[in-house]
Amino acid sequence: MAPQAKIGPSILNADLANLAAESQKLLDNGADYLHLDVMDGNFVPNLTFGHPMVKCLRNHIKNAYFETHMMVNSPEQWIEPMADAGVNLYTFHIEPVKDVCNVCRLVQESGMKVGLAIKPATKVSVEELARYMEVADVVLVMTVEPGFGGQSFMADMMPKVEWLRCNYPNIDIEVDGGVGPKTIECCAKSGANMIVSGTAVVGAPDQRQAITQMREVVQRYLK
Ligand SMILES: O=C(CO)[C@H](O)[C@H](O)COP(=O)(O)O
Ligand SMILES: [Fe+2]
Repeated sequence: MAPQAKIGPSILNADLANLAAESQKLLDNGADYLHLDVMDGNFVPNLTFGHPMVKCLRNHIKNAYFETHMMVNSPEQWIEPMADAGVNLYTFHIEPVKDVCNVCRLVQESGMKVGLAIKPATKVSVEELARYMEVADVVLVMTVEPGFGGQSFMADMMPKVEWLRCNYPNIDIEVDGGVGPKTIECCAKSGANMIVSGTAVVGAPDQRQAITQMREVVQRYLK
């Protein structure tokens, strides 16, 4: 199937004490999925939350599509708990992983889709990433160094997106970090179709307008 434009707000910089309400508001304003940033204080120099919180959120929000962005050193460790918490798409960084195909298999056997992420300073080239394209459902090209929301978008990551889109016209390509109404055109033009946007959407005076505008730009380039 041809890739669809999807906007997935990151709740990283939302009011985490009111996560269910913040998430529901984003969905009511047109979000296609929720992007949940899981950090272990090890792969990245920050800590967020784990599967207990995702499970609580799932109890409040039954139908939304949940992606967990696993910024962790041992993604294999959290597969079962995240599947049990109701996660739909389990996206992990391949940098610390020895056997990427095996982790993909475990994720898919647990009933989740699998996404493969690379950070800007990665040693993994997109050509290397291509080895896993047979098994991956989504590829995430980070456009900031992972760890914190609210950083500036790195336009110099776009050649990776362009290369992937050119070689894999039907794969889901996600971008994450510093993406918002001001940087969406660059992502869309390069071929990204799954757009993570945190600060720019959560803090927008009109969330619906920000989400709709970004989806329209992506749709325009997908045609
Ligand atoms: O993975 C992330 C950080 O590591 C976040 O998803 C990302 O930073 C989204 O937030 P923003 O749009 O504010 O950059
Ligand atoms: Fe993220």
